[in-house]
Amino acid sequence: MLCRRLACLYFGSRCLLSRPVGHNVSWQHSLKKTVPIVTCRHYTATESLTCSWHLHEDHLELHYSDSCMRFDYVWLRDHCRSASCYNTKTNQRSLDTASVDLDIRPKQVRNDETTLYITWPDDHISRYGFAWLLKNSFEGQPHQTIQPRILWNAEIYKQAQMPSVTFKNFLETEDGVRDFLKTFLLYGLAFVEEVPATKEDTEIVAQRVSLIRETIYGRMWDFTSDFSRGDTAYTKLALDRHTDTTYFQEPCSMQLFHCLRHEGTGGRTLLVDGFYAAQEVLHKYPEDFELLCKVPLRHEYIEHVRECHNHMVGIGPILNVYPWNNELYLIRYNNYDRAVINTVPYNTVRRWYAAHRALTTELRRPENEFWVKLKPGKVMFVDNWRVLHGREAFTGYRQLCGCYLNRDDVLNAARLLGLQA
Ligand SMILES: C[N+](C)(C)CCCC[C@H](N)C(=O)O
Ligand SMILES: O=C(O)CCC(=O)C(=O)O
Ligand SMILES: [Fe+2]
Repeated sequence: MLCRRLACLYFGSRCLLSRPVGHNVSWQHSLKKTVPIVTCRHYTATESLTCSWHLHEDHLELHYSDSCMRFDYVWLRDHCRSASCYNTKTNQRSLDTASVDLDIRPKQVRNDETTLYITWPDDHISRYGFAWLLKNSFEGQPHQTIQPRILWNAEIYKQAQMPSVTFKNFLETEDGVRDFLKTFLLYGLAFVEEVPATKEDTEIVAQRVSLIRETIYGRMWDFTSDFSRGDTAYTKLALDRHTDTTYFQEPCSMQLFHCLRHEGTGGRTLLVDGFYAAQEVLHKYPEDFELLCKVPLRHEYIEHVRECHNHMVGIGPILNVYPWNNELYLIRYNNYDRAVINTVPYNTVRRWYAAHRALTTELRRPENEFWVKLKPGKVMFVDNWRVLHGREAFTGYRQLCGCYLNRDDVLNAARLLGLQA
């Protein structure tokens, strides 16, 4: 998985936040005093669930279910689930965290088979189930990855033979939409087939998994090569691989395309897994990868065509990783829309161009390209935070419709169907 590699290869020992595998001591505490002040061992009914805890200067150490967990006292007070601190109807905190003494220490601690009880200096009592603590501790997190993915080149993608779902199954069955979302989350690409070739039916497909994200292009858009908007997408020209809306502060993350008509030649769609390419850069040139993560760039959309007047600006690095586990979550790559570089001093500019070249080389390898001809009936969902798209030049009349989707709402739908997202 990419993130694991990121953690080890990219930052290596330089990254304070990379977690050692199978560790007992987390980085926060390795620097602090860890002299036990109170220790207790408790045998629960089942031998295997022996629990023991030690009170240290500033944290509680808990051994439970083969795990060693460390909880900061402020964290424990802040996560009290008593009725006055937490509203279980709304799943919201009521406690004012700013009112917690940052040097707080328990007055008394005890436990029974299932629960740890802490009495605080003001006699407030907090109860924490051991299972809850295990599930919510830093050490007990089962997945280092937020989003499990299968990175692909053309061969991997074709070998996987991911099935498309039909319009009927997608709309009428929960399995249909779940299987679809599973594929989409793993590959950043998924198809629905047998969709009636209308904008209205395409909208129904979109709304099955998300709320539509309205942008300067409208809600549901539909376009041909009439240059009705000031962008090359509205011509017959070829478009090299890119992600869309790089000039938004938060680029659109999911994109849906449906080719409603094409009478002519060419116009095939090109797809490339940007995370696969980024991973190749990470392995071959880790410093280039790091630079692509660090250097912020401006992207811009300036339009004055007929009544459409827009000037959008987005600033951010090409590669974006979560700071706590170095997992890649967003690639912003569009050489057409990249604006003047004025966010980088001269002595970094050349290194950045070299890093950009390394990534471009990977993105352009023919073996990484997956080509598909979009036809009426076939709706394509692309994760625009990960998979780049492009198109071949074409002749004749070609009409596409589609929309952008809110990422949060797609992921929400996936979680409600039991998927990890
Ligand atoms: C998809 N739709 C035709 C509505 C918009 C196309 C946007 C094109 C722009 N250069 C970009 O890459 O963001
Ligand atoms: O015409 C196409 O197939 C895609 C054009 C494009 O890149 C876009 O609309 O975002
Ligand atoms: Fe595009």
